[in-house]
Amino acid sequence: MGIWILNGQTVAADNTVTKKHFYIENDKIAQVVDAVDGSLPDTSGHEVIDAAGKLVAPGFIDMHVHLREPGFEHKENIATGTRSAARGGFTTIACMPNTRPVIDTVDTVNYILDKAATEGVVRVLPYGCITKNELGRELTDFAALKEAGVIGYTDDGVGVQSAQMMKDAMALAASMGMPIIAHCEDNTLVEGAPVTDGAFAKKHGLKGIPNESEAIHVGRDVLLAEATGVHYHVCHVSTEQSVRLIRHAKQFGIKVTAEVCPHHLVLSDEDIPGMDANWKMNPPLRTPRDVEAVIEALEDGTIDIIVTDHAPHSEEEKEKGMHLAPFGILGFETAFPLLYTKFVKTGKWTLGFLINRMTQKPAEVFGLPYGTLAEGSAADLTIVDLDTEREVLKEEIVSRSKNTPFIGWKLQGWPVVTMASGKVVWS
Ligand SMILES: NC(=O)N[C@@H](CC(=O)O)C(=O)O
Ligand SMILES: [Zn+2]
Repeated sequence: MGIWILNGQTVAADNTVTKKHFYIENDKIAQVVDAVDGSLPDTSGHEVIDAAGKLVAPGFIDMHVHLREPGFEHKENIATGTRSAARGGFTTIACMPNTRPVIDTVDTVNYILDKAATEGVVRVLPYGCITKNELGRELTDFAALKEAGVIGYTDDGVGVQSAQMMKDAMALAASMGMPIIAHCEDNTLVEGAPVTDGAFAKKHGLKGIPNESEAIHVGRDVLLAEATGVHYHVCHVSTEQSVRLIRHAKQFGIKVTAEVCPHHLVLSDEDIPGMDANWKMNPPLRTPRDVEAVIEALEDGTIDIIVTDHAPHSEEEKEKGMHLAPFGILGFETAFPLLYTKFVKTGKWTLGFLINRMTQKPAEVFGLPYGTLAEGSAADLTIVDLDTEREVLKEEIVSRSKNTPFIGWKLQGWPVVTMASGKVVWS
C-alpha cells in the first residue's frame, strides 16, 4: 500500500504552476501524474491525501541549524528539533557542531547520526568542526570526519581567527572535495556588544557590533578560497559590505556561495522594540541599508540560499537580558510563512523563486540529491496552505525553546503536511 497525494499545485523555479498527483511508495516518489481535466488515478487500496487548493513543494532544506544535542538538551534535542523542523516544512537539515562535546570526533558524528536515525523525524546531515573544540588552534581529522559522514567543516558559533589556520583548513578540504562553511566574525572588533552598531545601540547607549567584524572575514576568506580552490560557503550574511565582497569574488570566478536568514531579510535594528533578548542574535539585526543589500543580493544570486540558523535557547537564558543572554533565535517554524507573507504576498518575489531558494538551490550548492519532486527521488514533500492567515502562538511552538521575536505576528503560508522519506511527520 502506498500514498496518493492528489491535485496539489506545484510551482517551478520560473513560477510555472502545474496541478499534479504524486504516488509515494516506501521512501520514494514512485509516480508523478499531471492532473488534467479533473482526471484521477486509481487510488484503490492506497492512502489518499487531498492536496486540492494547496501548494505541494519539495521538502524544504535548511543548511544551518542548531539541534543542541549532545550537551544542551535543555534548549533542544534531536527529537524536538527535528519535529520543529517538520512543522516548518523542512525535511533535510544540516546541524552545526557547536554542541558539547563539539562535533570534532567520529564518536560524536556517530552519536548524532544514531540519534537522528532512532529519534529524529527528518534527515539530519552533520557538519564537523574545522578545529578541535572550535578553539582555532588545531585542525580536526578531516578525513576521519568525512568518512563518518559529515558534509562539510565549520566552527560555526565562532570565527576562525587565524588566517593561516583557515588557509590550512581550506587547502585540506579542497584536496578532499569538501566545503568550508564559515561563521565570519573577527573577535577583536565585537567584544561585549549585543546589537549592531546602529540606531538601537545609539538610543540605548550600547556598544555596537560593527559591520566590518563580519566583512573582514569574508574579504580574507574569499582570497584564501581563491588561493586554495576550495568551495567556500559564507554563513548568515548580514551586511552590505559582505555582499559587496561576495559579489566581487563571484564575478572573479572564486568558488564562493552564501546564505541569508529570514530575520535578516525581514527585520532591521530599528525594529527592536526594547531591551528584549528575543531580538538578540549573531550576526545581529543590521541597519535598514544592510537589509536592503541582503535582499538585493538574494534576488541577484550573490546570496544563493535561505537558511534559518535555528538557534534555540531556554527562557531562563534569554531572561538574563540583552547584555548577558546568549545570541540566537528560533527559525524553523516561522521561516516559510514569514518570507511568503513579506515577499510573495506583496508581489516582490515569485513563489517559484522563494521555493527554489529553500529547496533546489541548497541541494545544488551542497551537491545533495534532494529538493526535487521528480519521479524516483526521495519522498520529501511539504504541503502548504497559502491562504489561511494565522497568528504565531507561543503555545503552538514545537521546539523545546520559545525564543522568537515573531510571536503575535499574523502570517500566511503555513505548512499543513510534511512528508519525510515517505512518512507524514507533521500534519
Ligand atoms: N546565530 C546565533 O545567534 N547563535 C548560534 C551560533 C551561530 O550560528 O553563530 C547559536 O549556536 O546559538
Ligand atoms: Zn554562526
